[in-house]
Formats: sequence, C-alpha cells, structure tokens
Amino acid sequence: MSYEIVHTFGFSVYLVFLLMFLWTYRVPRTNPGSGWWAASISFALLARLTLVLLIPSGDMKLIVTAYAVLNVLEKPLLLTGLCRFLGIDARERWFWIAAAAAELWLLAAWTQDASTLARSLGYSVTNAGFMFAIAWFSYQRRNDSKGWLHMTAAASAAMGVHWLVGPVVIDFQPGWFKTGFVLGTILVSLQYLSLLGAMLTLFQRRLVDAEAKALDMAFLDPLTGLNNKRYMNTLFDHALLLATRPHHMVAIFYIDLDNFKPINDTAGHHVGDEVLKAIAARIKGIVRSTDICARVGGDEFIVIGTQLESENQAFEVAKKLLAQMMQHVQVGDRQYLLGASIGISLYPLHARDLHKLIQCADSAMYQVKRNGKSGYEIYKAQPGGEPQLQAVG
Ligand SMILES: Nc1nc2c(ncn2[C@@H]2O[C@H](COP(=O)(O)OP(=O)(O)OP(=O)(O)O)[C@@H](O)[C@H]2O)c(=O)[nH]1
Repeated sequence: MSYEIVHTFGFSVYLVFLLMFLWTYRVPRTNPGSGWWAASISFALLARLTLVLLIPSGDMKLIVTAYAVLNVLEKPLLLTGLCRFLGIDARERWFWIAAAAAELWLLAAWTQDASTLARSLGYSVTNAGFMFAIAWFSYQRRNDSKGWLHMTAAASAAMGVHWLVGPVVIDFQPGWFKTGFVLGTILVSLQYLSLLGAMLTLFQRRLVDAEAKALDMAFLDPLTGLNNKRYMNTLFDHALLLATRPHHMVAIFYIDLDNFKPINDTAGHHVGDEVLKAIAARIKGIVRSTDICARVGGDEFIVIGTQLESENQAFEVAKKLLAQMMQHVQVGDRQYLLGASIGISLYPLHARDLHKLIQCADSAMYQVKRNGKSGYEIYKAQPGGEPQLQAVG
C-alpha cells in the first residue's frame, strides 16, 4: 500500500470525524466531549498535513520532530474529552504537564542532535501512557455506550502497545515503518469512530428518555401514575369505539374522597400523597384493563367504565369502588379511614360528550355529599329536562 493511499484514507477519515465532532458540539445537549475531540483530531490532522508538506524538504529530523510535536498535543485533548464524556473528575492539569514534558524531550533531542530512537522514546512513552489511560477509563466507566467504549478501550490499548514497541522495532527494522504507520492510522480511526459512536448512542438514549418523560408528563398524573384529565379525553373517544353494540354503555364514575383534608392537616402533605397513591392503586386494581382511570383534581378521580351492558352493572362497579375506598389506608405504622362520594352518569343515556357526562356525574356526586357522604348515586334528568338525582346507595 502506497503512502498516498494511507494519507488519502487518513485525511478523509480524520476530516469526517472533525466535521462530525464540530457538528455534534453545536447540537444542544450532546456531550461536552465532542468539542475536545474536535480539537484533538484537528491536531492529528495537522500533524499528518505537516508530514506531507515537509516530506519534499527531505529533512527527516525536522519532519519527525514537527510531526511528533503536533501529535503529542492531540493526546491531552483526547483524554480530557473522554474524562468530560464519562464524567470523570480527573486532575487534568497532569495531562498537560505530561504533554509539556514530552515536548521538552523533543526540544532537548533536537538541540542535542539525539539519535532517532532517543528522540522517539520520550514522546512515545508519553503517548503510550495517554493511550493506556484512555483504554483504562473507557473500560472502567461504562454507560449506555458500553459496546462502543469497549472498542475504544481495545483500540487505545493496541495504540499504547504500538507507541511503546513501534520506535524500538523500527530502529531495528526501518522497513516496517510503513506497516506501523498504516496500523496507527487504522487504530486512530477506530478510536475516534468508537468515541463518536459512544457519544451518539448516549445522545440517542437521552432523547429517548426525554421523549418518554415528556409523554409521561403529557399523559400521566405525576403523583399517582393514573391518566391525567387531558389524556382522559382522548381515551374516552377510544372507549366510545368499543361501545358500538346498541346495548353497550359507558359509565362515568366521579369519585371524590371524603375526609381527606384532615389527613393532610394532621399528618402532613406527604402522608396525604401516600394515601392518594394507595387509593389510585386500589382503583386501578379493581377495574377492567379497558377501563380508564384518571386523577382530575386533588382528591378527585374519574373512572370510565367501558363495555357495560346495563345500569346495574354500573352500580356493581360503583359498589366495588366504594367498598375499596371505605377500607383503611396504611401509611407507615398508621391507618387512615376515608370514604368516597361517587356520582355516576351513563353514555349514551345522559349525554353523548364527555364534558356533559362529567357534569352529570359531578352533580350526582355532590348530591351524595349533601346526603351525608360515602355512597353513590346516578344522575337522572327530570322529565322536563331539569336534572333529577336518583339515590341508589
Ligand atoms: N396530599 C395532597 N393533598 C392535595 C393534593 N391536591 C390537593 N390536595 C388537598 O386535598 C384537599 C381536598 O379538599 P377537600 O375535598 O375539601 O377535602 P375533604 O376533607 O375530602 O372534603 P370532603 O370532600 O368534603 O370530604 C385539599 O386540602 C387540598 O389541599 C395533592 O396532590 N396531595
């Protein structure tokens, strides 16, 4: 393989990585590593460019030294990017001290006219140290990008060995230089590829999590995990699709807890929250999976019972709900006794749209409260169109 092919491959791949890291650096909420990696790959690119530009001069001392000086600067940037990416609180100034020591070594070797091996050894050992540190950190700290980070660890460890043994081998076998150069180019490409993959995987995971959270917030009540009022409207339309058979009904149960406020007042809001969660779990536990349960206010819940065939079935459900609400709720080592007032309205008997059905169930619920709480009633319109309530519980 000719040097032209290796350089063309190296330039193209490094340039693509540089552009990708610059691009991801600008995307909000991507990881802070990308900016550092854009800087580090720039130095790798620059080192390679210097190599190509200086080769016509034929001054090997100048070529190798200029290449090494730029190549060393890539490493602390690369490692800093990894630490930022993985959230490692490393003493980053040591990275720069190590890089400065390598640069000094190169300067000393230049002025002392040291042998190629002596010149290479100082910065090769430093570079190898950086590579092993990158391998260790990527192997140790695993996030969602585990697979990619394993690849970083493997490529970096190989790169570390490459830097350690390369100068010695080439000193004995100068003909192997090109093979080592090709190998180095491949390993660096794999390193950056895996870092880019790790970063994009993490970014994707964050997007998926944020989307799931946003959906939860849009559809669910954060305290109880039941549906919220907004989503209940959508679900109601689906419930109507199930009530296609002529005798099918949909029942709205408006549940308002009785005597909830004193729990908040005496035991505290956090205990009140636990009670609400327990009540929500009970409601969810006794209704059908196709039924809709929502929390619509502080201590108010709506259950939409689907695929009911008669008024009596709705009363059965209300009876079960009430029985659950009348049982003690245990929070810590204390028990609390509540109760519930439940108003019922039926689709299509009382109304056809959810808003009116809720109004009917709500007024039936208030009638239960007026009658002394802890019971259920169904809404019944008066013959003249005025609401009339029929007590059933
Ligand atoms: N712990 C807790 N309390 C809440 C929450 N939202 C509203 N509340 C409280 O719930 C209480 C509801 O008031 P009421 O319905 O009048 O209380 P009640 O004692 O059940 O009254 P009756 O329905 O007449 O029996 C209020 O004190 C609200 O501050 C919440 O998310 N958590």
